[in-house]
Amino acid sequence: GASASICLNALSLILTERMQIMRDVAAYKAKYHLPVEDLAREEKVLSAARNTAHEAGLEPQSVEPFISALMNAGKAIQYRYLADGFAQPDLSVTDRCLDGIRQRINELDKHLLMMISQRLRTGHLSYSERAWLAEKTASPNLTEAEKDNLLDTMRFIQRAE
Ligand SMILES: C=C(O[C@@H]1C=C(C(=O)O)C=C[C@H]1O)C(=O)O
Repeated sequence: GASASICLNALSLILTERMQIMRDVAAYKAKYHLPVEDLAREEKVLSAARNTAHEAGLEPQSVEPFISALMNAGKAIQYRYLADGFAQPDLSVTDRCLDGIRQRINELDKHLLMMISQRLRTGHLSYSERAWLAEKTASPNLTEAEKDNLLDTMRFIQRAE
């Protein structure tokens, strides 16, 4: 129905923004000589996701593979930016501080899980919806394999009974 496709569209926009914002994260880390991987931050992202899942009526454990996939893709995207020296003129360079970027990531993750919960009220994602999401969701430096992994783990998410 209409509301399902609105959710799906929002989902793809939020996913796309989360992947695209990795350019800003990578630029910040390059400037201040910080490592891409920050395990303390990843722990916070995971625990915030479990809390949001609980509030949104999702099975908290079922969101973990999806959140891990998001972070693995996020790190891979950053490594590629660092490796190519930000050569692609795909987005304007921003000079946001990491705290501000991470606040936006927190919001995106919350909205993602709320949209997924909303969408799952009317049943599981169909194969054609998955294909639609794969086609719509795009970011520089995101590989097809990473996108597949994101969508596969998204389909693993379950509503709480
Ligand atoms: C995005 C960041 O880089 C990495 C990816 C993360 C993510 O996708 O949420 C979290 C921590 C880092 O390992 C970050 O440091 O905030």
